Amino acid sequence: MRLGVNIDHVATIREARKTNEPEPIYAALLVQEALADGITMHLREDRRHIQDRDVYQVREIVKIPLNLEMSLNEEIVRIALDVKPHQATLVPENRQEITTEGGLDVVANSDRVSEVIKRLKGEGILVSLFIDPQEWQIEQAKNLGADAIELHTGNYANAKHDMEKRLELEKLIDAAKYAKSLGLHVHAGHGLTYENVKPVAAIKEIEELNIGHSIIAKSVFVGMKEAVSLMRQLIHEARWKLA
Ligand SMILES: CC(=O)[C@@H](O)[C@H](O)COP(=O)(O)O
Ligand SMILES: NCC(=O)COP(=O)(O)O
Repeated sequence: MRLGVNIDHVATIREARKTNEPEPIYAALLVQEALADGITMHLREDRRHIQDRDVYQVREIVKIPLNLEMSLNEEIVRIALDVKPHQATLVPENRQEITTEGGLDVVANSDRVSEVIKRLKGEGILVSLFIDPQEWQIEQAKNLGADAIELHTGNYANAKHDMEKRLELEKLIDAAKYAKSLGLHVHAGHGLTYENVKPVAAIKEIEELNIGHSIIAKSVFVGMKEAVSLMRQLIHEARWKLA
């Protein structure tokens, strides 16, 4: 299983003072040294954390794959076509949101999603769609030509009671199986932490986890390389049981 480390919230600290530290490029190099499999960055339309220059720097300097999270906004699409990340993950964006609140509705936005997928793939960029674990969204993702889906794990992560968490985990398990049966690559992310990651990492159809906020929070106390190593260890332990 691959671990993509989302470094958005390194930039959150920098943007709190609109200054020049901590720099995401430095975090990305430490993440690479810690043997993570990729870097994930979300270039939001409001630039609340990651800035355009951060994306260009990481794409140019870091060797491990860059997964650029992006909305369907034309300005952002054009930047993605210029940066040429290894992968683009299409996500919904609402200005007032604190963080991503749900999956992209690829059924309601089929025409625009199809157009953006064609343009990104035309530049050799792999395309993943960040969607809720719902069969009709998964089926449409396949129909639209996505290479992968990223299952939104927010409902699982935010579940307050064990029964609710179990139900949300079952949805993820079923969704991963269905997506795999359609030939999609299956990723997952949002709200995963050191406490809740293992049951999701144990879903064998899932190839990649994208985790950010929890790793950056841990890194404040133990350092970036240790925070990444601890998460990699938990994922390895969960997958080992599958072997
Ligand atoms: C799509 C997703 O779940 C996250 O990767 C996204 O980046 C969350 O947005 P913030 O990083 O701004 O919280
Ligand atoms: N797509 C999920 C991601 O990149 C990181 O989300 P989070 O761990 O910061 O919630």
